[in-house]
Amino acid sequence: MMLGLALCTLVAGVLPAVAAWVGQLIVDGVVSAMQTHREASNPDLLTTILPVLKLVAFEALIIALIALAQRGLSAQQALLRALLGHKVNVMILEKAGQLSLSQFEDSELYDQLTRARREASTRPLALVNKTFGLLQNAISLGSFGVLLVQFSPWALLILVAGALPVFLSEAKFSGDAFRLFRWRSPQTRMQIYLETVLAREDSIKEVKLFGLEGLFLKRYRDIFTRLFAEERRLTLRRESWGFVLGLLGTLTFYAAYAWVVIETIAGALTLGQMTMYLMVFKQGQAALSASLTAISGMYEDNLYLSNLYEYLEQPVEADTGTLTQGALPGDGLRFEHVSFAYPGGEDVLHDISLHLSPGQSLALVGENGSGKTTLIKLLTRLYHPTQGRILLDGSDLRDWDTQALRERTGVIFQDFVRYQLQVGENLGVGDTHAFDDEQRWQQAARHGMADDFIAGMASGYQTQLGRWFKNGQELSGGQWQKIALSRAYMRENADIIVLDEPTAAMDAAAEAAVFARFREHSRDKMAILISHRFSTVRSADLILVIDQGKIIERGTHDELLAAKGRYATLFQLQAEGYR
Ligand SMILES: Nc1ncnc2c1ncn2[C@@H]1O[C@H](COP(=O)(O)OP(=O)(O)OP(=O)(O)O)[C@@H](O)[C@H]1O
Repeated sequence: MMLGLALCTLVAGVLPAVAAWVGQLIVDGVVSAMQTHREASNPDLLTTILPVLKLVAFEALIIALIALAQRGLSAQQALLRALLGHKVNVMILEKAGQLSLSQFEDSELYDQLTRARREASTRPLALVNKTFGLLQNAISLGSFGVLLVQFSPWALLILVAGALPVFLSEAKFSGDAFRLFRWRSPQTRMQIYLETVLAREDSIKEVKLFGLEGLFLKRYRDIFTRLFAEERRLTLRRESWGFVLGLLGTLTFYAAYAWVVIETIAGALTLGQMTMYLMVFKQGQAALSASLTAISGMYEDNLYLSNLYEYLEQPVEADTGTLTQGALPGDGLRFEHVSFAYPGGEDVLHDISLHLSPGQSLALVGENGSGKTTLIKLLTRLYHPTQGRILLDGSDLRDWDTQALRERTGVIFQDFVRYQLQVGENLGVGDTHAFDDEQRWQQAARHGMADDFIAGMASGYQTQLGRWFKNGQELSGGQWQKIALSRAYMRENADIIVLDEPTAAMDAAAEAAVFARFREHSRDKMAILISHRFSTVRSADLILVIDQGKIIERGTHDELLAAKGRYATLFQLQAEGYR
């Protein structure tokens, strides 16, 4: 397609000058034919006008070819738009898949990502189009130049000098426009966020009940007003300078025009040459201003692309680990003096040490924000400890092959994802190897106690979930949690199972049943459970009480009750509530 574009560009660039040159031949041909016709004693109209008619036909052919080249250009541009937009979007998303969680949480990078995505389908193509547009105009200008130089090199120089100021101002303002785009991207992101909150089904319930529409819309409008003021200032400056400096170019153009007219009247140019030069001036002027717009636009596109490349070149964490088996198979999981701080933050975990063998279950108990989920994030290698190390089967987690590690862990976080996909696929995501395997879905759903309500749904495992797509069905909070739980059971080979608040939305009977199943399922595995409900925690082999990132108590339920510490107090408090 690039070659096709290049060919059409060449044709569309050269032919206008040829057409102008043929135009000159026609006018001069007509003038001389008129003279011959007048002077001949026995004029034969056909022989005198035939050469001129041939030229006219030739010019018609050229114009038809130009039209063909233009169509060819726009057809290829349209196809390229689709291909390139798709390609760039895929590149952006592929890169997003390689970024680490902490990079995602970096607002600067997130900004870059949003900026890149917003114009991914237009900017790269615009740059290609403008490059070819510029090339075409440059070829035209070059060929016009060849014709014009025969009149006077000065005329050429004057025309170019006249166009330069407007070009420089365009380049400057394009830079300003990009800086504005960059500066306002956090605000733009806030606007996008407000649009989402105000117009999406999962937030609209609360927005309505709290009456937030007015408040959020006001914030939305305020951001626009602030951004618009800047934009207006820039647009006005850009266009006024463009007008004033453009006038300079127009003046030089008309001066050259007058010059040609005077020379013709003086007899230095034929009528045909005058026609040609005027045409060349007119088209040259148009080509020149189109080139200038293209150049300044290209500058803007380029700045955009620099943002895209900055994003694409973000360093990704090298996957150094290769282990698929640990040094001490069967040793289980060990935390050795692990401390952790989120990037730029203070320590949220201090000196955590623990050991969990296959077949054991561990429960984490602690106040909100004490660091329980963070511990799971370290264990699943979404983050690395800032101090200490975590061992699986005697080998540091960092040395494990990512794939091998992921296959050994089945995790459900409290903020699990509610995919707007079919029920079965919502389970299938738990194990991509069995994404489409209905038998495995059914098995997992039985373990996660989701099979009953799925059986009652109109299309069973093929029922679309969520409200985004046609015939989508919404589930209750507890039903979603059962889906998430079943998803964890899809990982058949996982021997580390982590459930972070898995039953908070379930009714009491379901919860009891879920844990009976869970204990049975995880008999020879390592099970880690985070829960604020002591009824589910009490049966764990080891309970850790975490407070402000430190382990303050450890033991079994009975040991901890006997110790009469924090665990005992919290347990009594909860038990009181049920009496
Ligand atoms: N992505 C993050 N970046 C920075 N700080 C974070 C991040 N996630 C959590 N924190 C902080 O780390 C601390 C521990 O959070 P964590 O989510 O581990 O608590 P938790 O014990 O799981 O709480 P909960 O019982 O409410 O789920 C909190 O102070 C929280 O503010």
